[in-house]
Amino acid sequence: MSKIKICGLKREEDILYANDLMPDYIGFVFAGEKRKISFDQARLLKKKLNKRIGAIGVFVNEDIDNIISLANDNIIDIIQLHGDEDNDYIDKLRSKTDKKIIKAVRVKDKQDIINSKNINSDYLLFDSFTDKMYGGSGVSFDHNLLPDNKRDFFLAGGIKEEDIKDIVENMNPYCIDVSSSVETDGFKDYEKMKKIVKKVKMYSEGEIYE
Ligand SMILES: O=C(O)c1ccccc1N[C@@H]1O[C@H](COP(=O)(O)O)[C@@H](O)[C@H]1O
Repeated sequence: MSKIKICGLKREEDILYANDLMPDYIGFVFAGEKRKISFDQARLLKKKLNKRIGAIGVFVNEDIDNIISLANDNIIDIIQLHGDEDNDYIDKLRSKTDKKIIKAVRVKDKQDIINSKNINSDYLLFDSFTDKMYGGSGVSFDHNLLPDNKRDFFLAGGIKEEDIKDIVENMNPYCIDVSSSVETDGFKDYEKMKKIVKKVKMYSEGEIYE
């Protein structure tokens, strides 16, 4: 049974799409270029988001005080660290908020998976490694590298609708995280979002989709 997160919502219509489709989580990205939104934009968008959908704030090496301010104002419900944050950073964050913390592991090779066992976050998020950007690349990685005894984890990295069956049935992540594959010309695409949300829900509930 896997949940679904649609990341990188930046327009009011993206929020309307989410409210209609009801993914378990959406992501507000506060880093990079393509999907970065300001704290004020996130505040406005969160007000319009259905309260049953969790808002995950995605950060890269962000000032901790900014994260705490967004968390205290309930603009974000969960914190996703997608940069070079270490256990000291996570401990500092934890001392200031009760919000759950996800740490992204950008997987280059098996050693990254081995090292991830020591990360002190509530969840791990496995994503692909790319040189040029921290995340949201649309590139996948070798899922054979994933650990056998995994704690609850998010799986990201170029996940497409046609990958969902295999991921739900064979990898069973806590949550499937998608962004690039549900966009057209850099914007979220309602029909693509609909197909992937429906597919995750149906396979997670053990129903046949096709
Ligand atoms: O989406 C971004 O622009 C982004 C920027 C900086 C860090 C993380 C980012 N997104 C995360 O990347 C994956 C989704 O990737 P994909 O586009 O499906 O390959 C997800 O975890 C986002 O939160």
